[in-house]
Amino acid sequence: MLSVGVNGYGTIGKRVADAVVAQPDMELVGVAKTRPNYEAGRAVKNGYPLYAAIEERAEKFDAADIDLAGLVEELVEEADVMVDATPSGIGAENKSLYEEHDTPALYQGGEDADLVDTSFNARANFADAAGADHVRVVSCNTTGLSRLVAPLEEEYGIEKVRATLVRRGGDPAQTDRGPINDILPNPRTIPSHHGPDVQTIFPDLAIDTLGLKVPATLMHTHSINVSLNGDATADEVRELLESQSRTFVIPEHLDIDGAGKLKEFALDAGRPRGDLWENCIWGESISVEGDDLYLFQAIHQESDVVPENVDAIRAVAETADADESIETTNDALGMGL
Ligand SMILES: NC(=O)C1=CN([C@@H]2O[C@H](COP(=O)(O)OP(=O)(O)OC[C@H]3O[C@@H](n4cnc5c(N)ncnc54)[C@H](O)[C@@H]3O)[C@@H](O)[C@H]2O)C=CC1
Ligand SMILES: O=C(OP(=O)(O)O)[C@H](O)COP(=O)(O)O
Repeated sequence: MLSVGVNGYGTIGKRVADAVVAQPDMELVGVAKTRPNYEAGRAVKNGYPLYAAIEERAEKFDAADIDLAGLVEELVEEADVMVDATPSGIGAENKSLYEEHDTPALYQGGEDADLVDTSFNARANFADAAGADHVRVVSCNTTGLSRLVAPLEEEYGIEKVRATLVRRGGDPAQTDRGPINDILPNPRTIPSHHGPDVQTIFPDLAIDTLGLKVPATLMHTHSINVSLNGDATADEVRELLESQSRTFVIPEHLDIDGAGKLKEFALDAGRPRGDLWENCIWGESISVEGDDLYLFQAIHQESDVVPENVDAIRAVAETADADESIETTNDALGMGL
């Protein structure tokens, strides 16, 4: 059994913790939090050993009657692999903590690529993380783009990707985010950071990305154009994407017109928290004009990186190859809609 600790128990951390618990070959040795909020209380109710991420704040947990198992240093010492899911920039501050205990660590997409030995997407470059000490699971948007690029590159070759990312302003619980009533080019500079980030996974890929932010919390939406090298029809591309385990081609008859119905669909399917771990690609949008492929996909920012973190744990621990790990993760989570 692989012993896994999670430092930073927010949107991503709590989902990764639950996903680790679901795996047949992993044990969650604990989670670390800075403060005794509703998520900390739930962790304890779930039976997850809770560690204080900041020693000076440990007494706040006592005051809130929330039992602590210890300090984060003890968690790092006990874990075979740590998953750092703290806010952007904090992961970099935590790197020395993991090094002191000689514990390999995964970081999230908010950290810089040069913090780590390799950036990671299970479908595209699992093997690059074998035995690495520091690995970054790329962001939700980069994960969504990488899952699309990998099969297209293998099947046809790609001349260029152009992607416009309509980004949710914040997650549902992020009450301090916006915009509330605006449509923001974000970043205003072009290309956005997403293209270079995809190149941390596909160094030779030609890709330009543009970003916007809108008053929505549910999901991101990507408008994609891929200029392919090989001949393709829309039906062939659709079949290819349907054959991938983490791209869900939304059948037309479901009559799903946006992120709201997608979330409802996930809740009806019994998905935890209404999570959609897969890229959700509108079937009727898949079109080919000459060498150009076009499509729309929705990306559930809170959850698409979760199976990727689980796979990255096995990659650094070298306990499975890509296919074995992806299959185990998918089966344990209940992937498939
Ligand atoms: N929310 C999203 O849509 C996605 C986020 N990411 C990335 O995942 C990382 C985490 O993001 P979220 O889960 O959204 O953030 P979050 O704010 O929901 O959760 C972070 C948690 O870490 C805690 N924390 C803060 N300082 C800490 C410290 N020093 N030690 C331990 N815990 C600490 C916070 O209290 C919070 O519970 C970031 O790098 C972000 O860019 C990646 C993909 C999607
Ligand atoms: O990494 C993300 O988005 P990004 O790839 O658009 O930077 C996550 O959705 C978090 O984005 P945020 O920085 O808007 O919280």
